Amino acid sequence: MIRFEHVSKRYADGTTAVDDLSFEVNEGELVTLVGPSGCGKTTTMKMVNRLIEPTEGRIFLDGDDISGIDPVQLRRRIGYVIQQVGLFPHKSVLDNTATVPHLLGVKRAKARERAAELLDLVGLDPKVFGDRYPEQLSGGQRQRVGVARALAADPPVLLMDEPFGAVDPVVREHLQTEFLRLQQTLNKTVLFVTHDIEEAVRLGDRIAVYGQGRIEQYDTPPAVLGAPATPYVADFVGADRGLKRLSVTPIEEGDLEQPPVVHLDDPLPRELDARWAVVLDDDNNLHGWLSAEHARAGGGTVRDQARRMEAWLPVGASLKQAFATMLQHDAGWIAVIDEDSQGRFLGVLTPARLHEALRRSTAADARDIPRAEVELETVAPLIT
Ligand SMILES: Nc1ncnc2c1ncn2[C@@H]1O[C@H](COP(=O)(O)OP(=O)(O)OP(=O)(O)O)[C@@H](O)[C@H]1O
Repeated sequence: MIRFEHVSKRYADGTTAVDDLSFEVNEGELVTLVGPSGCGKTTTMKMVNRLIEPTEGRIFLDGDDISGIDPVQLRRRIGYVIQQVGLFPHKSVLDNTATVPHLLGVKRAKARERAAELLDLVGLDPKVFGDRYPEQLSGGQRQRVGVARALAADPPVLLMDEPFGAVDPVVREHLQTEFLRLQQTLNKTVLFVTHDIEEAVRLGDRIAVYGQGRIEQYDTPPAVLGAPATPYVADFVGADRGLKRLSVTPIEEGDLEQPPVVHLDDPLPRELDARWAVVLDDDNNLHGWLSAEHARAGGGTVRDQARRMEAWLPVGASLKQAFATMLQHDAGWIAVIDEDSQGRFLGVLTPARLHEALRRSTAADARDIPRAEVELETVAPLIT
């Protein structure tokens, strides 16, 4: 969708802002550009909507060389969100959002109707906020209006330059979550500039890690965190990259252990093969668990002695969520279900399996193979 071919930008004073950049952003992909101040992220972005012209190389949008497209026409295809939102102070929130469609010839009433829908989409009730002026909004609310306005003309591409940079960390995380949710339905092609590696990892389908004017690594968040391409990237992503990886590594079915399973209406087994068993209902959905102790103590059916299971997650949730769930419920394992098939039980994740999943995914990313194909060297226990 967006393709850079050997693009450089040199200023008259000799500064090379961007140096021989080649990369591609696929349709519907959210790519974060991350790196320290002055490394060329903003320059890269502004070359896409021709606010800056490259000195060398070519940029393609949907196959068209953008140097041949009239900048005004080009910008209609590209939404632009910046940190200092740049709302018109004398226009209401609704009119700010409706500006671009109105300029593009949409009738005012229609444009305002669409603007109201968009405000709703970004979490601002148009009835409450529509008639306010920008100065009557909080920083986070202003950013939301900025996003709504950029979406107003329904452009296939969004450029976002530190859009959540000016708000406090709590609001920022909230805006990130909402934007991810929005992106799931909108599927825009997004270039997102940030200097915050946490934000880059959280939002990006892929991350471009910038050194001085160059991309040092362009890969998925788990790959960048698990196998930094250079010492510079390793340093930039931080010494806690193993922990960061937990949040971008999903639980896969192959990570799970299969414990003994009993059904609700089974007679209570006197002996279990383990200290506990998972209890399922007639549809093989998760109900709870049964301890060996309770099984021995009672008579009747499993139903009489089963405990409800609070510590569970859908497959695909992150290993970080799995770890948090274990800690929250003080549980030695969590159940994993398939939400797509009404909660069918798939297996359990233990701390040992979680560690193994993390090691396996790191090795898989480093070797570019599926996680299930990785043969792990066993970690010998310290105490046997
Ligand atoms: N008009 C200009 N003339 C000379 N140098 C410039 C000009 N505009 C930008 N630069 C330089 O180009 C380099 C890249 O700037 P750019 O704004 O792309 O960085 P950035 O990665 O977005 O930084 P930040 O995170 O601080 O916004 C910087 O060294 C900057 O000083």
